[in-house]
Amino acid sequence: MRIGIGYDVHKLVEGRKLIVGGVEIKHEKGLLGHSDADVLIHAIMDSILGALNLGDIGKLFPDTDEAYKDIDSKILLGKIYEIMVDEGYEIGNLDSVIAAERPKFKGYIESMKNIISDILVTDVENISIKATTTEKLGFVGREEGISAEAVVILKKRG
Ligand SMILES: Nc1ccn([C@@H]2O[C@H](COP(=O)(O)O)[C@@H](O)[C@H]2O)c(=O)n1
Ligand SMILES: C[C@@]1(CO)OP(=O)(O)OP(=O)(O)OC[C@H]1O
Repeated sequence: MRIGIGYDVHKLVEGRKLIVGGVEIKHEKGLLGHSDADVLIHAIMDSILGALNLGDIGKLFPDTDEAYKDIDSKILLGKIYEIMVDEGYEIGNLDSVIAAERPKFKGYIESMKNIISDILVTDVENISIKATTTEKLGFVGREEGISAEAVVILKKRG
């Protein structure tokens, strides 16, 4: 078994869609990035790469490469899944947390879990996604950005 962690932050700006966990969320602002800026999927990808000791998403998918401009992060997660399988691993379980003052994510969590478990070809019970505010403290509390953290355990494929 191998364990990995991932962390990501993206800035909230006007004129962008808010996409988190592969789901488009109704909000007056969205996250800024070279890709679709899906902060949760980025943290999850980095946790898997960390468990495999293969670096991070910036190394695999440079933000200077036009191929990744506005790319749907679900596509990138699919590439990470293929790398994990090539390395001989599968998801044991994954836990994650999104930190955002607004909007409320509660109503979107089940859809996110279904999308992510489908891409990672694992039972939805193996994927945990939670949300928290930071009680109005810091950059998250000021609604300047959203952060996400993920921890994963990978198992050798049987
Ligand atoms: N963006 C968010 C933040 C929180 N939630 C849900 O609300 C609960 C209470 O949050 P606190 O930060 O006040 O502890 C939290 O446990 C989440 O269920 C949310 O959906 N979206
Ligand atoms: C996902 C990538 C793809 O170019 O771009 P960004 O959306 O800027 O996201 P970041 O979390 O900064 O990771 C870097 C890149 O891998």
